[in-house]
Amino acid sequence: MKTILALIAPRDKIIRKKMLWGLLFAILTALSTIGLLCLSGWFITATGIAGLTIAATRVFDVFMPSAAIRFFALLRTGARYAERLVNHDATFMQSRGLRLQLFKTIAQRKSLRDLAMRPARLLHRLTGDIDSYELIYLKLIVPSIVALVAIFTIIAVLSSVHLGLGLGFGLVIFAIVIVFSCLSIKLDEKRSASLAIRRESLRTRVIALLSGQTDLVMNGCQQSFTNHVMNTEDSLATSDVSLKRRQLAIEAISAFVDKLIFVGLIITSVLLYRYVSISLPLAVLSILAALTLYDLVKPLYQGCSEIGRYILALRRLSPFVESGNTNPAKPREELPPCSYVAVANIKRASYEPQLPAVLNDIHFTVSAGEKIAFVGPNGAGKSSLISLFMTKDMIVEGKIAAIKAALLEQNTYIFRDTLHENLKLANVTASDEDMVEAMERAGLHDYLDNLKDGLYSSVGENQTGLSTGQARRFALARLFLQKRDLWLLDEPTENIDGGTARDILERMKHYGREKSWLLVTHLKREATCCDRIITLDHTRITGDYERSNENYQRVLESLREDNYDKHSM
Ligand SMILES: Nc1ncnc2c1ncn2[C@@H]1O[C@H](COP(=O)(O)OP(=O)(O)OP(=O)(O)O)[C@@H](O)[C@H]1O
Repeated sequence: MKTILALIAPRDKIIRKKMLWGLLFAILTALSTIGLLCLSGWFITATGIAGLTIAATRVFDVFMPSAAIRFFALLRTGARYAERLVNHDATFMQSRGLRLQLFKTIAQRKSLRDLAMRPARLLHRLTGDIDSYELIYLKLIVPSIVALVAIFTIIAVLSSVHLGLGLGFGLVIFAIVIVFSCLSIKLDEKRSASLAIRRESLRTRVIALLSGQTDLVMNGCQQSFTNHVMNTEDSLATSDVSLKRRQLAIEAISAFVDKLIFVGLIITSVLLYRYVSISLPLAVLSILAALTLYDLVKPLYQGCSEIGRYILALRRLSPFVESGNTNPAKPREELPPCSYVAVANIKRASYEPQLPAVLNDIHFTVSAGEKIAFVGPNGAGKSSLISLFMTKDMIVEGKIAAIKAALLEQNTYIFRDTLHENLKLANVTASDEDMVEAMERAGLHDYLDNLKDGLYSSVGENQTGLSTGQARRFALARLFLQKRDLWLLDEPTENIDGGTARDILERMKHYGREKSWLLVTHLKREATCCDRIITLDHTRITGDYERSNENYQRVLESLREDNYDKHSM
């Protein structure tokens, strides 16, 4: 509850100020609407009565009231414009703050892992939930306050004409507004929340349908999955229509009740005019004051009917805000000047305090220019070990330090942007010449030459437009651009055909001959590039062999051959 309140109430002083101004402008719009109608009603009636006698026509001042009517009209237009401007600006500022907070939380290790499993969920938090969040202030908070102020103002106007009329009207209106607001909440709370959930599930399924096309076609279930998506879409549309119908029904009933009250007010005013002798212009003024009320209260009913969606959005966003104070992964601290480029003295390392250790008793040093291959069965801890030289992303007992390193992972993400922007990620200060050189060194000169816009050509999301081999070479170009003396290489040529793999390895050997390598591998062709092999099993080092050691050859022989070569030979 505390977090939900913190989400609604802006912490930023400027936003708070803007919201307050926005609210004042919204109230001013409502008050000027009431003023405009009251005065118009009074003026039309008073002019009509004055027109009955010549003497009255002479003394009746038409200028002041008409000027006041014009004033209210201008005030209403100006206040409405200012209200939209200020309120929307304030809500955008607030939701921008929330988006930043979300990104900060998402950038943390734990959230990243959760979200990597459910990217559609992240998409929905950043779009659907934030959209609903933006509307809470605009569609619920502002209309509620404006409706309250309008009701009290109209009660005050009617009471000034006749106290009993004002109080009676107030009682009836309060009862009606409470009944219709509660009715809107009660009837639609669950439905509007379930609509939001269905929208998310539709998005998730559409994303799954698009990204899993190949597997669906191969397994012959593309049609059934498509039908599944269509059914979700149909049920979403049905719920949407039924929600809109309900909202319309409530609107129609409340409009009908409003008209009944209006008729009641006309009859009461006529009776008061007749028997209590209030003036006719004042009687018309009170009727027209009440006429404004429905339009000022209607937005409140609409906001109430969407309350389920708002509460759901607040509930789903609040965990991101709660956990927003921890820090994202930090880079590993640099090794102080010494004869090594990396040192590991790890007693124990794990991803979370409560999770089992993924590394135990790991001790080794890396000299400048040394190339070490880490081999071992799946899950032994090889990738976790080399990633430790890059970030402080794990809980480590012991010491681990290294000079600044560059990482080449098995899967490289290529963003939907130009090649230039994608390469800039590796080195922001790199010039176009540096980038072209890195591409050439990685063996992409032909590819680059064939592109009309060269470095400024666009690539699709996650390497669309590049073959697997080209994407690997692109990752290599990024590695070259980083100009780091320590390379962390995680299965650099896995899933690549033998010819391309050998070419990539040759290029790495040539341009990385003076670099130190920490290379994770299952392949003989990769391990053979290294002078030293460290074997790992079940989180521990089980062997450490130089090339001259006979066990080096034994371990090498146990690694996977280049199957592609065998088949193609
Ligand atoms: N981000 C993570 N969060 C929690 N546990 C993880 C994470 N990454 C890996 N692990 C766990 O750490 C252990 C070691 O994984 P790691 O990827 O380092 O093994 P590996 O030796 O590189 O395996 P492979 O050869 O299959 O790549 C595994 O049990 C794995 O489940």
